[in-house]
Amino acid sequence: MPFDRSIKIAPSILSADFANLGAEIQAIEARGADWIHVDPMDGHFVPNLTIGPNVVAAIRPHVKTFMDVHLMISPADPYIGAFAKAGSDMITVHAEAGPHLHRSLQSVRAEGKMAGVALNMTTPLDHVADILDDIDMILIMTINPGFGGQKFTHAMIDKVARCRAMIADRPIHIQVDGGIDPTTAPLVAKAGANVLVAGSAVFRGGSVAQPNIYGDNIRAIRDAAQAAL
Ligand SMILES: O=C(CO)[C@@H](O)[C@H](O)COP(=O)(O)O
Ligand SMILES: [Fe+2]
Repeated sequence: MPFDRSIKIAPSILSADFANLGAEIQAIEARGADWIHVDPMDGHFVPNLTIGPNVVAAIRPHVKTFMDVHLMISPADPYIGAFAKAGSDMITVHAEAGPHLHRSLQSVRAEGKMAGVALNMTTPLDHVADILDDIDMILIMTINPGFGGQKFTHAMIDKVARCRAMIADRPIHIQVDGGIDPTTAPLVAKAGANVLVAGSAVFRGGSVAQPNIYGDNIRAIRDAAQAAL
C-alpha cells in the first residue's frame, strides 16, 4: 500500500472527560477523528501524571482507528513492552528521554509497533537525521510537553519545513503537537506536517451529550489545514 501522507486529525484525549473515555473516543471517531492520540506522562520527564498502560488497555476496545501513544516518560524503555501489549499502534518516545534513543526504537519495532520520535522545541532535527530508516514518525513539539491548552510556538513552523525537506520521499509521518487549532493548522500543514494533534481545540465546547460540536471542531481544523495545501 502506498504511504498515506494525507492530513490526519489526531485528537488528544488529554482534553477529554476522563470519567467517560470510552464514550468520548466513540464520539470523536464517529465525527472524523483519524487517529486517537494518548499522552502518558510520568511526573518526572514532564510535571504532570496522566495515563498508564492499564488505561490504554481499557480504552483499546473503543479505538477502531489507530492508537497513537506519545510517551512522556524517562526512561521509556522499561515501559515500552507494557504499552505495546496494551494495544498501541504507534509508540513515540522522546529523543530527550534517554539513555539510548535508537535502542528504544528497536524495542518498539521488536514489539511489532510503529516507532515515532518526539523532539522537544530545543532539540534539533540532527538527533534523528542518521536513523531515518528506523523511524515511522517524527513528532515536532510546538509547546513544552506536559499540559494541554498551551499556546502554539510559531518558531516551530520553520522546523517542520526543514523536517519535511530532510525526510524527502521517505515513508515517515510528520506530526505536530501543541496549540493546534484552525488558525495554526494551516501554518504547519503548509510547512509539511501531515498528522495534527489537537486536544483543547477538538474537545472545547462539546461533550458526549453534545458530540456534534466535536465534529464541527475536527472539521474546522481539517478544512483549514487542507485549504493551505
Ligand atoms: O502532548 C501533549 C501535551 O504535552 C499534547 O498532546 C496535548 O494534549 C495537546 O493539547 P492542545 O495543545 O492541543 O490543547
Ligand atoms: Fe501529545
